[in-house]
Amino acid sequence: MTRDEWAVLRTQLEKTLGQNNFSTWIKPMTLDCINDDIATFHVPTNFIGNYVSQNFSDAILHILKSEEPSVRRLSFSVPANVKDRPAPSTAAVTSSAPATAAKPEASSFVQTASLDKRFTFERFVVGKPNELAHAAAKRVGEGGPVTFNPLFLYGGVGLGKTHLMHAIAWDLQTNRPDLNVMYLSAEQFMYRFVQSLRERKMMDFKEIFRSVDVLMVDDVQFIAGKDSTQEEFFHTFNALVDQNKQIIISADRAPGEITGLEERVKSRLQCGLVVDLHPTDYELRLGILQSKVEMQQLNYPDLEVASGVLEFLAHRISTNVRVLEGALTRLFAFASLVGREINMELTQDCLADVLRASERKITVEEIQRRVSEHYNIRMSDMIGPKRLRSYARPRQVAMYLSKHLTSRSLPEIGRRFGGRDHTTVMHGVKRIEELKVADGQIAEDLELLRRALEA
Ligand SMILES: Nc1ncnc2c1ncn2[C@@H]1O[C@H](COP(=O)(O)OP(=O)(O)OP(=O)(O)O)[C@@H](O)[C@H]1O
Repeated sequence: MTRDEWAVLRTQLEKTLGQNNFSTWIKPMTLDCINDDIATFHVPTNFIGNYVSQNFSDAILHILKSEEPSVRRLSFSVPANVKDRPAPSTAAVTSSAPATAAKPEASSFVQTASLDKRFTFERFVVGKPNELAHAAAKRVGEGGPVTFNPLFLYGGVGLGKTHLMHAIAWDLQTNRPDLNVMYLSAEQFMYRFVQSLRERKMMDFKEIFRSVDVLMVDDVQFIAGKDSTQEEFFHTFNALVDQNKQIIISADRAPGEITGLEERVKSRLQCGLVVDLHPTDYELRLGILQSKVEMQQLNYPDLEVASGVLEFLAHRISTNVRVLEGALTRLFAFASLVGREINMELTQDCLADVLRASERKITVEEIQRRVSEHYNIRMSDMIGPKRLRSYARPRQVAMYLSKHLTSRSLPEIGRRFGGRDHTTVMHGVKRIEELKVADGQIAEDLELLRRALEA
């Protein structure tokens, strides 16, 4: 069939579908080719292809078959030279509908090209620091009624935010193949927004983002300080929430702590469930290492890990799981190359730089916990407003240790002590410096606490 013949045929669709539908959806498509039983159309955007595939496949097939009885399936693709292709790392969706159209599996619009196959719930090791985030993510992955919107996941570098987001998308694909799920980073969101502005395709942009059922935006802190992107994000967010569509967001900090984010955006982000991925503890690191060893052994079935090595790594390597994973990969590759077993000696040789670099970093929270335990007060009193000497002194000790054992600035320390001003921290630190000289008990406490924290 030639394109001209298609042009004649499609006028029949105008009658069937009505003028509005025809000019919005059918007119922008061109017939590319018919091969075997598949008719391929070029469409200007993935959104149009998806919409046509979901809504008009039957009508198009019916008309095509009158001239080409062999056609049983339709395929829609955005040609490579079309300018409004999505950002490079996002999926370009070619949505194909079989003759029996309306099957959800065939017409769902799940952007998965940038999803990592390894990032599933099965491969996510759960421990105390991440159990809440995991449970919330699992719930959203079931695809039931929207209960918390947005789900906001935050935590430090390499603690599994992206892993959980991808895992949700994979589960949704299985549990709810009828849903349009879009996963992208905040950077990609901005890229697509700017591109649409430049090419005057904002209508397409809005249509695409407002037609998804589940929107997942990773690393949202990226749009801080980028005013017009934030503005568009805010509108997209509101439009989706109004339609009761699920939104999942990740960031490296809690919404309230992201500077450069407008207040209205912050408050929107806080109105669902905000969950924190805490730094990993020893048990979780060990669990993750054990699970990653099993993965490595698929590639290196002959390599065993001597006892004590994983415990050593879990103890010595920082909370960032990415570093932990990298260390293990290196260990297996090294052992296989030199034909040695993975024991303590090989570990020390092979990972000397990693071990040096990840000398344990002490956090303000850890200091607060230790000091509270030492003086037998509650964490809430350590951080809270009470000025009683029995709380104020331990608080000052914790401030002093935070100043000396972490690289946090005074304002940062103040924020972690219930939002206190940096001058209060400065005063606390000075007071303890004085007492350290004058009061033997304080000097002894400080020494004990320092040793416990550095252990
Ligand atoms: N609990 C876990 N179980 C198994 N693997 C994990 C876990 N947490 C993190 N990882 C792994 O650690 C690596 C880093 O995780 P991920 O990319 O999800 O971190 P992130 O929090 O998104 O980091 P960033 O802040 O850099 O974006 C990934 O390979 C991921 O699979």
